[in-house]
Amino acid sequence: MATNFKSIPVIDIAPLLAKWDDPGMAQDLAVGEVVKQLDQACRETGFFYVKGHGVPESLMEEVRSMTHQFFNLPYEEKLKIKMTPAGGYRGYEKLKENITKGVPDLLEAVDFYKEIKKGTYGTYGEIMAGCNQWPQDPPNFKTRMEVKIMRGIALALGASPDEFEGERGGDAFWMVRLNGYPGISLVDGQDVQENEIGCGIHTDYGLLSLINQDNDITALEVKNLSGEWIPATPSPGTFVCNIGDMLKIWSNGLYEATLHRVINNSLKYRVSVGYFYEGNLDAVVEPLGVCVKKCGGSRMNARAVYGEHLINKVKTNYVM
Ligand SMILES: N=C(N)NCCCC[C@H](N)C(=O)O
Ligand SMILES: O=C(O)CCC(=O)C(=O)O
Ligand SMILES: [Fe+2]
Repeated sequence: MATNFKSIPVIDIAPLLAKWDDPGMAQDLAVGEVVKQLDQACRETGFFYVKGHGVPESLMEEVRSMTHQFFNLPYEEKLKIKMTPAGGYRGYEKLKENITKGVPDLLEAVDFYKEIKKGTYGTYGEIMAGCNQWPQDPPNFKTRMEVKIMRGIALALGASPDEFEGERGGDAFWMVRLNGYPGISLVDGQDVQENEIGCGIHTDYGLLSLINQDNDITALEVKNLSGEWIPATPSPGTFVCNIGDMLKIWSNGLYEATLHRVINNSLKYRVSVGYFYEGNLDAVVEPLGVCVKKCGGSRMNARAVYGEHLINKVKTNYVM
């Protein structure tokens, strides 16, 4: 249950990374301390910063800078990797092409998902199948991003109990999204309203999201229980981590998928790169027995198949 948090906690996960494949990890005191902090953050805030994740700030910075370079290209160049439903919703979407609760978002983005073939994962596979469209420019895009994907997933797995492997998340339908938010005065040469929304209020869809954001602009905001917007001020070298809808269900509501939004009120263009660690496309998501027990036997009334949830979202998210 989200609380009236006023700030977002920082968690140093280094002990967890050092011991993640050690059979004795559950007995390790330092790991226990990290797990306690994660549990508290997931319950109270649904958002936290992670440091000690092993990804050098220089690599995080390089990924952001390549993202700036890509969005800085002429529109025609970006259209070469245009997203289409037929291509499995992968590729470039222009400003205001993505919709949140009926309102177009003031952002452009490039979406990548785990690559799957038609004929796998039944009907979900029909809709989400496809190959990612990697930009030609800047060069090395694919290798740079893949390093990040792998590390992001390893990190998220390290932070999750092994219940989320195998048929739940062992074959995760991960997603990577590059987000670009024009600063005020940058949209179509016209002034943008101060409070125009970069990305509308939403929760993320899956297990765990990791956001690598520009260091110089505060734009991501997180809603607490009494409705205040708490800024996720950039903290260099950290990822902002948050819980998605599926983890809320699996945890029987113990962990919160916290509402958030993005408003770029600065003059500068802002980018963020999101690594979304999701469930398997065909994962059936229901409260875990152990979490129901923790809630004194009361079970939240929710059930989902991750692929269905995702497809409902993508089908209503685009004007195309
Ligand atoms: N893949 C993820 N999680 N992206 C989150 C984007 C949320 C905004 C989207 N228009 C929506 O309304 O869901
Ligand atoms: O740009 C950000 O900081 C967050 C973007 C976001 O919430 C998302 O892509 O789901
Ligand atoms: Fe989000």
